[in-house]
Amino acid sequence: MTTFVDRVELHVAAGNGGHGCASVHREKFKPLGGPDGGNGGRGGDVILTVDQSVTTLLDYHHSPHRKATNGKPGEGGNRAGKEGQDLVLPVPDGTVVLDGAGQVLADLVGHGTSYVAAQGGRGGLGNAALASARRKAPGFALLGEPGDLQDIVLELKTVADVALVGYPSAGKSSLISVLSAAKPKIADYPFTTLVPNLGVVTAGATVYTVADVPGLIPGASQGKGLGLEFLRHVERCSVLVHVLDTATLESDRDPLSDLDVIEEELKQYGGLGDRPRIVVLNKVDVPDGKDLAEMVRSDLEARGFRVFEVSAVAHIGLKELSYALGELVGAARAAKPKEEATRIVIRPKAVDDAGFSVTREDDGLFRVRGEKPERWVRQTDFNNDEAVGYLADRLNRLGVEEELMKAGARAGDGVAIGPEDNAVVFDWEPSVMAGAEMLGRRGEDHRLEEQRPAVQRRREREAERDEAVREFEAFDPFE
Ligand SMILES: Nc1nc2c(ncn2[C@@H]2O[C@H](COP(=O)(O)OP(=O)(O)OP(=O)(O)O)[C@@H](O)[C@H]2O)c(=O)[nH]1
Ligand SMILES: [Mg+2]
Repeated sequence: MTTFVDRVELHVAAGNGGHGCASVHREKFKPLGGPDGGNGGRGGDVILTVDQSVTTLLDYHHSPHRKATNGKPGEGGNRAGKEGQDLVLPVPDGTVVLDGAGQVLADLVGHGTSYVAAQGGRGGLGNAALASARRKAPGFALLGEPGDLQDIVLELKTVADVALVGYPSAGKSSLISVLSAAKPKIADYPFTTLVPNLGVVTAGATVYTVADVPGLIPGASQGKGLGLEFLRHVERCSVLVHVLDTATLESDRDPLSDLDVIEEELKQYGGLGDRPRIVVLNKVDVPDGKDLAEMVRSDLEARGFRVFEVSAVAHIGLKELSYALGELVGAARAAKPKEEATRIVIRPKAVDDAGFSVTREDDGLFRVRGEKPERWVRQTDFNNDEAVGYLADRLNRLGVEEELMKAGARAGDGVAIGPEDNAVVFDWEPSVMAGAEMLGRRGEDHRLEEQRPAVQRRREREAERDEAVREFEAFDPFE
C-alpha cells in the first residue's frame, strides 16, 4: 500500500508564447516582396484532469515542479510557429485545488473534469499580421508572452466506497490489511493511523475501496483528537462500518456505548445520516471478546444493524463481511445518479481587459495599470524603434495619452506601465497631442473633455474633416 499523501504543493509553469517573426519576402527579380514573418505559437497550458485510475497525489509529492512546453517562434514565408504542448496532469477523483492563501479554486469531481491551472502565453504576431495600409512593411514583430506561473495546493479527500469508523485501536487498520492488500501501520497505541489508508477489496465481481482513517474519540466533531481530519475524509464514502472493539481493556467502555459515542459524533458533524451502516464486532479471537460479542449482538440487531463478528488477527468472518460490503456498495452505486459533471473544463476567471487606469504616485511618477497596456508592453521588443513606435500608437488609440494628459502629465514626466515590481518606465513624449492639435476644435481643449466612445470620436473627426473640405472648396481668394 502506498502511503496516503493527501496534500501537496505544486508549482506549475505554462509554456511561453513563441516570438513573432519579422521577415521580408524574397524572390528573384522581385526585390520588394511584402512582409512574410509568421506568428509565434501559443505556449502550452498546464491542465489538471481527473483520472479515475489515479488514486494518490504521490507523484506530485515526489516532483512538484511541472512545466508545459513553449510555443515555437514564427518563421519567414508566413510560417506560424508550432504551438506548445499542453501538459496534462492526472489527478485523483475528488482533488481540491487551492491557491497559496487557501482559497478553493476548483473541486474536481468526475472522470475527465479538468482545470486549467496555468495558461500558456500568447504567441507574438509576425510582421505579416502587423502590416496595414499605413504600415506596409513593418520591420518588427511582437514578442511572445511568458506563460503563467502558479503555486497551487492539491488536497484530496478520500473518495472511498467504505469508511471504517471507530475508537482508536479498535482494529480498523488491521481489518483493512486483511481485507485488502494494503499494508497500513498497525500498533496497539491510539492514533496509529495519522492519515487515511486506502485499500482495494475484491468480493466476487465487485471491486471497491475501503478507507481506514484515524480513530475517533468523544469530542471528535469539535476537533478533539484527529477527529475533524478523519470526518472530512468520511464525507465522500457511501457506506459506513462501525468497528467495535470487543476486547478493550478500558473498564468504562463496551461495544454499545462506543457505538453511541461514535454515532453522536457523526450526528454532530452532520451530513452522514443517509449512509447505510453496519457493525463489525472485532477481536472475537479473544475468548472474552467472543463472549461479549454474543451478549451485545441482539441489542445491536434490535437497533437495526447487521452485525458481523470478526477477527482481523485470526481471519475469522472476513469473507462474509467483504461480500456484505460488496452488496451495499453495489446498491449505493446503482442508486447514485450518474455523474453528469464529467468533462468540465474550468478555466480561471477571465479578467476584464477593457479598462486601464492612470494614477499619479507620490514621487511624481504616473502609473498605468490595465490588462491590455501591460500585455502590449510584454509583447514589445524595446531594442526595435519601430516596435516601440507601434506600442506608442496602440497606447494612444486606447486613450492612454489622453488620460495621462488629464492626470496632469507633461512631456518628460516619468510613466510606468505595469505593477511596481515589474513595470516598464520611460520618459513620456506625447506623440500626437502636440501644438495646435491639442486645442482640437476651436475654443476647446482635449484636456478638459470627458472621454467619448470611439464611434463618437470618429464621427466627430469625420465631421470636422468634412467641414474642412467644405471650407476649402468654398474658399475663393478672389472674392
Ligand atoms: N486479538 C486481536 N487483536 C487485534 C485484532 N485486530 C486488531 N488487533 C490489535 O489491536 C491493536 C490496534 O489495531 P489497529 O489496527 O492499529 O487499530 P486502529 O483502529 O487502526 O487504531 P488507530 O489507528 O489508532 O485508530 C493492534 O495491536 C492490533 O494488533 C483482532 O482481531 N484480534
Ligand atoms: Mg489505524
